[in-house]
Amino acid sequence: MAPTNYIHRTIPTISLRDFPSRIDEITQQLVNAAENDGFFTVIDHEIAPETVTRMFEQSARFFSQSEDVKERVPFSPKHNAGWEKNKQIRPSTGAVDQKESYQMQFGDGMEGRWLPESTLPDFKTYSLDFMRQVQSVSEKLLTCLARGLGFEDDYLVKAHDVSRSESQTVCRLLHYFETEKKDNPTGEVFHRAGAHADWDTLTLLFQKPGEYGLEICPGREVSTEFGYGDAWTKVEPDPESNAIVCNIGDLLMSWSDDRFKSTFHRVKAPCEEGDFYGERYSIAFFNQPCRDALIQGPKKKYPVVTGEEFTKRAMERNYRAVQDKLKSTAP
Ligand SMILES: O=C(O)CCC(=O)C(=O)O
Ligand SMILES: [Fe+2]
Repeated sequence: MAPTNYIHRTIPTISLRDFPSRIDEITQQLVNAAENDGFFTVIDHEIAPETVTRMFEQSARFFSQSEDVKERVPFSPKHNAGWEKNKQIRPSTGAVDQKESYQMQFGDGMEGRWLPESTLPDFKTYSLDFMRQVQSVSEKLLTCLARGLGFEDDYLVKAHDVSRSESQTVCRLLHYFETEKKDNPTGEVFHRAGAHADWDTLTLLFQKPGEYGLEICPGREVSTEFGYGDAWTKVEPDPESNAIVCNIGDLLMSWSDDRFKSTFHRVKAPCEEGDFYGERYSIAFFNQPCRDALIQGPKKKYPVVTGEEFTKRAMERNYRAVQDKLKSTAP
């Protein structure tokens, strides 16, 4: 297989400093990034670097538990919460992602899916505190995006109210395994997380210094259905500026009548010169509308759907695409 085609793209950096007085300027920058890039980083967001480090420590603590323990909080597709390992198949690859993940929520979906305090003391408290802080940054971004679309300022914030039991927002801890560095005579490219677009509203991603691997292929430039084989750009962690990497998901794309671009991305498994072979941790915070939120863009390009229907359809579409891919690659 041909080596990955890498190209340079600039990823806009947006500062949230002095948010209340700079909201118009930030809105303009965000709308520009959402329309043209789909990916951007956010700095000066008020989440302390120590808070992020502490959450990564909690994540490592969780994943270091034995499989027997983690299996007590298994992933539930119905609730979109819990732990799973080497299970997620992407339509782009038809193969399982080489990783484990643990999805947490604020609402009902977590019932029975936290490990007991005696097993992992303080984990739940730390995690919920971190999630609330990321929610607060998300709300600033959602305010600007609503304003940019011509909605009331609080329209998207209300639709993503995590204090309601209907909340679907997910914080996903991710752990990719160390990969053996060996000859790759066939040049086969496999994946830690196969190419995909997120189906949420907006994703905020935390990476650890040095643990790179995230690559993007912005939506408008994608020439194959799932971005496989197109031109990629590496998004390296930036510990100096404590940057959060953000991307628009499918939901906001349709909620904006396709004005804002959902963007393909992946975590490539190392196989080429310059790739990262070590164990990798990341944290993705998926802003999802409440189950009963009504989704329709200002120009009404698509019929109204509820947050629950949108998520269900996205999961079904993904499932069908995986089945088709498996059929097409079956021997
Ligand atoms: O681990 C990462 O850097 C990205 C993960 C991701 O894209 C996802 O879980 O949707
Ligand atoms: Fe993603």
